Amino acid sequence: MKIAVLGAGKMGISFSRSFLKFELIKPENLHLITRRKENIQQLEQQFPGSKVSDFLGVSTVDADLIIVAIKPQDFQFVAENLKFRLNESQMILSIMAGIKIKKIQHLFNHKKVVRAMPNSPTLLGMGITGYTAAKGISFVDLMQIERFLNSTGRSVYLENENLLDGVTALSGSGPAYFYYIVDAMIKAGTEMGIEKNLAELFVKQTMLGAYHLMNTSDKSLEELIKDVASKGGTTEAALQTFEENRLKDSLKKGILAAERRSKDLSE
Ligand SMILES: NC(=O)C1=CN([C@@H]2O[C@H](COP(=O)(O)OP(=O)(O)OC[C@H]3O[C@@H](n4cnc5c(N)ncnc54)[C@H](O)[C@@H]3O)[C@@H](O)[C@H]2O)C=CC1
Ligand SMILES: O=C(O)[C@@H]1CCC=N1
Repeated sequence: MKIAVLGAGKMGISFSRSFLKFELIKPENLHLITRRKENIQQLEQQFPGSKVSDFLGVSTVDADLIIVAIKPQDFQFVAENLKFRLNESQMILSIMAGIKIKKIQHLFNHKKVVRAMPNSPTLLGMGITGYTAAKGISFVDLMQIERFLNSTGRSVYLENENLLDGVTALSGSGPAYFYYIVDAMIKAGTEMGIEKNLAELFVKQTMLGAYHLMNTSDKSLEELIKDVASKGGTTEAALQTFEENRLKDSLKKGILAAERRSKDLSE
């Protein structure tokens, strides 16, 4: 299997690293395509043995799978300025947020398209990816793609492409929501006079411990909250303030805004 990665940014690089780490491909079967010629040398050092080209200078791509890891906003330019030909048997795997399979097929004039939405923990092999495929893609082809996706974490096939907007809003963007909450907690810690590095330790270990408790417990989230919040105690005081400020509603609204943005990106 030969793979080309169009867009050697954060996600393109973490996918490439996973494939190499789990020996799903040999370095010589990886071809990275970057926007700028100036990046070629650095990428060649990062990926010894792999091929690196710049987008406007590449006239042939000898790959079974081409991963499109550019920003959705750059897609139109890329589709209109492709200097290499896609042959019928090549598979396109797009991880661009929002851009629908139909649009990718149309702009690339190519049928074999799989669309996936990973998230940033793919870098550690701890990501989760939702994916779906154009009609007519064989089960064998899909399983091969899933094998690659699984080297970056877990993956879930979705029959309905529209659900990918929700997956984007939930798990694609999700790590950022988590960091946002962690950041607010750390800032509260420093405001209460706890040194920043200590506040970070308290918060990160709390998140880690709470995550494992949630993941191993038979209790519902409501029950787990009740276990912490003593009647008339400190947690109750915090939760009451969150409720008064409609924090849960606000978080939900934000996630639905991300879903809407994903839907808009294809237009
Ligand atoms: N960052 C994240 O957590 C996630 C990102 N995604 C999707 O992955 C895609 C990439 O995102 P990131 O890696 O975060 O962005 P990034 O900005 O780090 O990477 C995009 C790369 O594409 C390159 N590029 C742009 N035009 C190009 C061209 N004509 N030829 C070759 N390369 C070109 C840019 O130079 C950049 O290196 C986006 O479509 C995004 O929606 C999906 C899930 C999670
Ligand atoms: O924010 C974005 O548009 C991309 C998609 C999911 C995570 N990052």
